[in-house]
Amino acid sequence: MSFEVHVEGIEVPDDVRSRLTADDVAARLARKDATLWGPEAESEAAIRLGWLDLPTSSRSLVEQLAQLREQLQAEGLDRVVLCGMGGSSLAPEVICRTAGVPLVVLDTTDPGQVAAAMTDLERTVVVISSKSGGTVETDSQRRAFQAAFAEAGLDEGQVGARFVVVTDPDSPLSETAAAMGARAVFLADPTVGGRYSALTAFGLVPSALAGVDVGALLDDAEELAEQLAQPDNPAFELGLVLGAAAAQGRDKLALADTQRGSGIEGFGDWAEQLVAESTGKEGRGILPVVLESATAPGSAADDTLLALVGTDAPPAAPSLAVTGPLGAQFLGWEYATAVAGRVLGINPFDQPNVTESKENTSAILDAGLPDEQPLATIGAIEVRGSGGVLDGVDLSAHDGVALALDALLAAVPDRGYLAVMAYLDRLADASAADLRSALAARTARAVTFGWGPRFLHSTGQYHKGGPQAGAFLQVTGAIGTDLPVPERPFTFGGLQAAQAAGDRKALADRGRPLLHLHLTDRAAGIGQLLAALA
Ligand SMILES: O=P(O)(O)OC[C@H]1O[C@](O)(CO)[C@@H](O)[C@@H]1O
Repeated sequence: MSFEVHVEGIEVPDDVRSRLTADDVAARLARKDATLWGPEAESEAAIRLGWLDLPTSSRSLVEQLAQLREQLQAEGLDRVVLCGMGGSSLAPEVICRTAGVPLVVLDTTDPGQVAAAMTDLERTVVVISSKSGGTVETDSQRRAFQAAFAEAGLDEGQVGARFVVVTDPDSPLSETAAAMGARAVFLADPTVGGRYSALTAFGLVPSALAGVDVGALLDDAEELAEQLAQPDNPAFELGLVLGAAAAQGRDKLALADTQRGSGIEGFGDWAEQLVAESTGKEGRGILPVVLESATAPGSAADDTLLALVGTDAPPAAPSLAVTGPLGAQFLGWEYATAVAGRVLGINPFDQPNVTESKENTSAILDAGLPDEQPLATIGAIEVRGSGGVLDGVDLSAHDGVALALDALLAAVPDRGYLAVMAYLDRLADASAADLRSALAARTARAVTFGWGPRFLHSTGQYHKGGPQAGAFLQVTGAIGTDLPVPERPFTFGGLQAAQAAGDRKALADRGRPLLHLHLTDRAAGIGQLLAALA
């Protein structure tokens, strides 16, 4: 089924449609006109529109990757680990999940999760993906794998041969790759930003090495690319609807996969980054809310537009349904996000507030963690700083955890949202994700869930740059065995804690309500939280 958008119950105002049509936005976007988002965005847009050409310009990778995969398989290297954050890992994750092909994605600093990825080394090849080449998470993971291969007895040349690197030309990582003798280095198109990079080497290299037919993804995208200059193309309609709905107050976009239709899996996590980082700025934006299913709590709130991927039947209005194969979905949503940016009057290609938490993290790594004493310890949960949320709450009551969560829910502003941010192991502590629906069932407001530090490269931009209407639940957890980051003055556990503290500071500096809960025993603490919400 081709890329189609079915809209139910959302009207694009005539003036918006006629303005964009009169301005010839569809054709100008298709021919990469960098002036579409205003003079301030022009210089960035001029170097960020290469994604429109990818269905053809990425073709040369297909054969090259097939050969590399064959070589790796012949050497018994059939387990692919991808280290990369945000746009450098979310696309391959959804590509491989959809194709049913195993790919280990490491986009965390959680010591337990990093250690768990460093198994089966005798058959492992590691893809290190970073556009900038300076992302601390990815750099730390690369160092850990290099050391682990060396410890397993591989010599320097053999260690290098276990790495495939994807980065921009001239990045620090391209130099590191040469120095370590990486088996292959793919220099990605520098005119494509991270979250628009699904069909560049960032999306294709790990996916192809894991065994996906990436040529088919490009074929599917190409079919849509041919329509993008026409004003009646479906991706243009999607962008108009997203932008117009947000401008009318439906500025939460609830995303759910459906097993009917295309069978695309995990698309919401990729789209979340695209939409949140692209639109959440200057006090405006669209907040993506990734749902467990089309009927999960939060799908029908009065400030929410429900979008289903993989069906042509939108459920109860207002909602939309988007059909089409994965390659076309990537291109269609990228194009739609750029159009929505035009409707909302923002630059969809920068991420001005992401650096803030990164800078706080480095400062904390240099100066040490702030000394924060728990306000109370209830079972396996330490209740820590709260920006005033807990004033007057009796934490010594037998249901102190429930009272604290109630107080946080009460602090969510009208038309605001609650963001759950879990700096935990998304495999071993997977049940923490159930907190989203449990909390959403208790409020009429949107509730999002993100694994830290991954969300810092996604909704993290919206939290800081979007409307200041969020309340925040940060969950951190005790570390079993910490892991050193080779040749760096910190451990993974220290980095993870500094990232959490850095983000707390960024939110506290904005006066946002934030409840920090630290789990002294992760499984018990998650169980206690879910029980408090039951
Ligand atoms: O590929 P890099 O440079 O490591 O960056 C990873 C991610 O971090 C961000 O730059 C900022 O959060 C994302 O846009 C990007 O996808």
